[in-house]
Amino acid sequence: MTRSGRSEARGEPRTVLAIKPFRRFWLVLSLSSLGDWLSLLALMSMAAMLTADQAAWLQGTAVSAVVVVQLLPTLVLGPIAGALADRFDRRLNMVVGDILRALLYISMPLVGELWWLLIANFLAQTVSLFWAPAKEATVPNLVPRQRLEEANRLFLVTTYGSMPIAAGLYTLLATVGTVSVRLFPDFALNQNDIALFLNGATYLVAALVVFRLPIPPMQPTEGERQPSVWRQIVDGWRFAASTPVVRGLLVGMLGAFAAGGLVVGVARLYVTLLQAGDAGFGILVGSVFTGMALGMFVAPRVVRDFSRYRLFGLAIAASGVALLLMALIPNMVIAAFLTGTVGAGAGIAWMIGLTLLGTEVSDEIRGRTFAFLQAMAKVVLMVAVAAGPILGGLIPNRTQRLGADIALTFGGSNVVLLVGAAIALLVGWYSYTQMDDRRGTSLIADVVTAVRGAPPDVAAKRTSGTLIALEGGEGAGKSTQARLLAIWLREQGYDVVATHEPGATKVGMRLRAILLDRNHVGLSPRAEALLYCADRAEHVESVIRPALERGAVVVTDRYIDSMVAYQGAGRQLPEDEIVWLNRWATDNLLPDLTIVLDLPPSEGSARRGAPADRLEAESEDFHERVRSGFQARARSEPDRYFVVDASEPAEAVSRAIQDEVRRILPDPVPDSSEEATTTFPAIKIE
Ligand SMILES: Nc1ncnc2c1ncn2[C@@H]1O[C@H](COP(=O)(O)OP(=O)(O)OP(=O)(O)O)[C@@H](O)[C@H]1O
Ligand SMILES: Cc1cn([C@H]2C[C@H](O)[C@@H](COP(=O)(O)O)O2)c(=O)[nH]c1=O
Repeated sequence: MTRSGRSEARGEPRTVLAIKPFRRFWLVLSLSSLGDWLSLLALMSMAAMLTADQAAWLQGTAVSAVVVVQLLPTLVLGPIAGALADRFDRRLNMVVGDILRALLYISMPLVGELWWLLIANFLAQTVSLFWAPAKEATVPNLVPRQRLEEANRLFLVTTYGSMPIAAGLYTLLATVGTVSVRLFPDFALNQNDIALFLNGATYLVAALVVFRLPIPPMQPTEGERQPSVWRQIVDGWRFAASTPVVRGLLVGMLGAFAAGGLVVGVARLYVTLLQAGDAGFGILVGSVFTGMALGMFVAPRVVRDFSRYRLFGLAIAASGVALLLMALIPNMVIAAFLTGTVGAGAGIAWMIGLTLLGTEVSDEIRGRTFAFLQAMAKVVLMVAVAAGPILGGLIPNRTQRLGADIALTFGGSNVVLLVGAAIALLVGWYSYTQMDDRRGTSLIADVVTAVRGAPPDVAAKRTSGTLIALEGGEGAGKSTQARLLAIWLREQGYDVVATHEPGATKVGMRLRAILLDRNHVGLSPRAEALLYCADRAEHVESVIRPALERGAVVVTDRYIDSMVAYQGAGRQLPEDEIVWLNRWATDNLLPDLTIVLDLPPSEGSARRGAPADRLEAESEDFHERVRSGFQARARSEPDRYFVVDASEPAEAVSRAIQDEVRRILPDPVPDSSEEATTTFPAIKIE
């Protein structure tokens, strides 16, 4: 299906990477990201090595200190860095910043002392802080506005995606280093030195490339003053945590950071306990980030319809279970698998958390909420990463013999992992209970439905047309908006079929009469659900599917979601059973877009002009549950739903709907016809 909204403007590149200056900028910055991760691993390892003959707690403190100085400049200097950076020429700022960082990283192995390692790392991070705003401000100069999101996404992918590559590279360097010690004791390679030299080299390349980029000169500005990190935290919590869902999200995400921070911090001590050395350290860190990437990008496809609200808490709790097992089973192979699980849980939670925060938090406080999350994440991460190794180092190792051949060593790192597990399990449970959008439906039933997916013998049949459903409570304006939408679509040249439920077919009209007749008191909820389903099955078979098959846009006033809201939330029948029943009845036909007209029930009933029918006459509580049911559906799949405030005047509602519908519409003139019409007939001039 050709989506008109996504067609490319003439002369615009197909992807942002086709823009040469941007491609070069992105490439060198991605290389530097790889170098940064590599040197973080090298620095943590060097700190452990340089303190190898000290007490365990001192060794742990040295490793913590590396991570603390990595984060400290952001906390202390963050608010002023952006404002100051804006006063300098961007190109100069970046080139000088890259050269300084190159020199600092190269100097670390040359000096080879812990004190310099920490000072140089702190200075390098401070330089990064002034460099970053210049980089952010440069990207819009290199790509057109409409490609900015794609460009930022690319940077995000390589910033975090380069971590597993760096971990793999570090493992390789460590292996080569170990082999070289055995083969050429006099010329042995040191993986940490190589990693730091490599990072220095990537910065020198970046300086060279940036110097030659077409970056327009800076207009000096006053620079916007940012509030301090602490102000952002206080304001953000006050505004954001007013609803249980947002509270659950924030506590869950920050708890996951705390647990993750403890693990990263203690990883170096843990591998020492397992006698797995630097290569083992690289493998553990690599598998956390590989798991994270899989969790972020693969898991949502696998779990399909499973409630994202439930999945969020469960993913954090799953990480907790993996940490618990890691603490109890000190085995490198199992630990690599378990750290992957920890990463996957964190990745799923992070991805869902960010998406849900985007939809749950209203526009005017979204910025503050994200700022709060970012600021808090840094504080929590710093405290956790620093506390992990110190705590781990303070608790001495104990070896327990389990028979003649087996000895189990349990040390401080195991205790830290247990603490991480407890935090993850607690916040996972808290988030699950705060955010559960499917109370009354058992978790097992939900899992079974997600695994089973569509009814077993029903293959998803998608047709070429477009199906748009209008949903909402009584008097929300569905019929009015369905009519206005159909008129507008016809004006745009679409073949439109406007229809409704229940009662769009001959049989359906009889069913509607039965269903809405107030004399039918005491109709059982299951019978009611089956009657609505029968109406829908007939409607799909004889009206909707034939229209879609000929390529029409079908606008239906009510569809499956009415049943989930009325018979599910309203009558309190299990939602998963209703979804399953509807998939069977409709042969798995889901709308391309569902528009939910949201209105308080009291306002909807005030608009009624005729006596209430059987369902309209239900209690206010019933209609409140119906409204929440629609809202929860929309929240669970923001991509397929559009919620509009139906208390606005009808014209404003209609305009909002048109804007959203435009996004998913097929091209009114199919590609094949376009080709035919652009081939002008040759005109023969006599
Ligand atoms: N945005 C609006 N603001 C005020 N009144 C509206 C608005 N939209 C529709 N109305 C009026 O509210 C009444 C109900 O509208 P409509 O029939 O479109 O709602 P509905 O959701 O289809 O109702 P029902 O659930 O009963 O089918 C009508 O009188 C209509 O003119
Ligand atoms: C499709 C569908 C509808 N209902 C309810 C919702 C309304 O109260 C009536 C239909 O009346 P309208 O004036 O046409 O909106 O039926 C339901 O309970 N379940 C359903 O699946």
